[in-house]
Amino acid sequence: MEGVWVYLTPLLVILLILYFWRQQRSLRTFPPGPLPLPFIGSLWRTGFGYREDTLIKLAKQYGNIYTLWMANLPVVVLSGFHAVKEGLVNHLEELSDRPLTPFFRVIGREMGVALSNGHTWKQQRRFGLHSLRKLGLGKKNMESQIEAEAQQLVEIFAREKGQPFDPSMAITNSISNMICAVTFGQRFSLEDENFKKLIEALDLGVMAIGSFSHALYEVMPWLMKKLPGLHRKAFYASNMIFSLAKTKIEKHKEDNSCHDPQDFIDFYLLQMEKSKNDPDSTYDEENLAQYIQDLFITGTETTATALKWAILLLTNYPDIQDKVYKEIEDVLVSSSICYQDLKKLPYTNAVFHEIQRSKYILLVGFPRQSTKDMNLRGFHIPKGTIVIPDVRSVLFDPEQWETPEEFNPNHFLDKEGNFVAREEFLPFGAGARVCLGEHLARIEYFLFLTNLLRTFRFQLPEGVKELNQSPIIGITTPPRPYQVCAVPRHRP
Ligand code: HEM
Repeated sequence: MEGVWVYLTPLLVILLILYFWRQQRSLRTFPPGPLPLPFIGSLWRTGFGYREDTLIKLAKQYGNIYTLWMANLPVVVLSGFHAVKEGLVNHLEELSDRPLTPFFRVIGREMGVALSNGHTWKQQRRFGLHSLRKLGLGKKNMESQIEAEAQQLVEIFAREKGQPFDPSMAITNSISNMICAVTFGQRFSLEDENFKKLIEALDLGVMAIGSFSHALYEVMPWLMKKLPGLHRKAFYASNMIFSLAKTKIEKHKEDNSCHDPQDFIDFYLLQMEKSKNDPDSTYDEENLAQYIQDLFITGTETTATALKWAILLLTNYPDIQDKVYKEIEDVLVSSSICYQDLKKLPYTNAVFHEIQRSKYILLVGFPRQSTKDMNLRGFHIPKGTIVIPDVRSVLFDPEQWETPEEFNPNHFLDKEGNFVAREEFLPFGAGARVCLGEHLARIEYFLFLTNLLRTFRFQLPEGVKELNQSPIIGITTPPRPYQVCAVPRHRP
């Protein structure tokens, strides 16, 4: 046995030296960053005790464009408003791909819109923008669906009769119902078993992204395929949502409803029919099922988390909540609200923006990949490099915001109290792959919150001094479970 080690030890040393030598050579071609170690890369600098500001702190040390190594994979991070804007807007084409790593290939099947690239993505994205607009986003009919859903949420909250309760599940249910309405024209009740399964699947998917077993899958997919772990649960969840989407597509085909399109599936089936003789068409049922999965994953957790933070912060800042309520009551005379009303409510608008800025719901942003060799602020970034636009760092950029760490609605108000739209407010990303559902999310956010605030005053349960404002750290950053009292307002 000892004899084996005599040969193995020098071999291992040579391999380690070769590894270091190769890595040192690659290091020179990428922007600076923490020294990568064999196998774990820069994980020693980020992996243990990850916090909301981990990447922001790294930028202070290494500059606004730096490299982190995930094992032997370089990931370039863009930090702060100027670097992110330059990458996503000035290099629109070069950073228009998503990295299709082994894990994301399984989840996204290289189809649909969020995890596809090239011709498929371009065609699907164009279609998505067009049909969401046609479905009436921003127009009265879609708004009335959102308003109806917001009223349902008001009724659910009212059942609690001002007693402490956790609003989380009801909010998720309402938001996911909006995606259901958009995609297949149906809603679930809070008690529906299918809804519960769907939410479980979404939670599993979100939990798995960025987990240790996800990281291992990226490095050793051949091995991890056979081992249990969160990655396998995420694949199961993805298959579940995909199958649900297929069932809904079948039902729409049976009903032959696409000639009077009412929802996304109808529009898509019509498009498939129109382009059946086009050899370049990527419109098919597989892409459609994936598209529905994409809309669920990107559209539910995000908006629901934003609303959960809003209720939490407004409870912790009762003076701000009361000021918002007063403005809404003074300005809006009609009992029904529409998105355009936001323009008449500068203070409310500023508060709603500030909540989304100060409690950003994604840990960073969605990754991109360079489609060709590029030069970014003097750094060479080779084709195929994964690039993370750190959106959080933009929303906390000390050069752009007066008090980035504080909840301060004045960030969006001028001296006269007018609302000021800020270029640095980029929670939905920017450039070619900017959030497809931004408009829907903005309408939902406004109508849900305004309807809730008109009906209830959100208060701390007796004996509670403040709700915990530190988030759970994952790929999204939701608040910790909390209880709140929705005390009915007695409006004149
Ligand atoms: C508060 C709510 C939301 C936030 C903060 C948010 C944020 C984002 C961000 C940061 C991206 C990546 C953009 C980039 O790469 O530059 C994104 C992409 C995306 N979002 Fe949203 N989002 C929200 C709601 C929604 C909703 C409601 C939907 C669906 C109806 C949606 C659908 C999508 C899709 C499909 C993509 C991928 C687009 C592509 O790759 O072309 N999002 N979102």
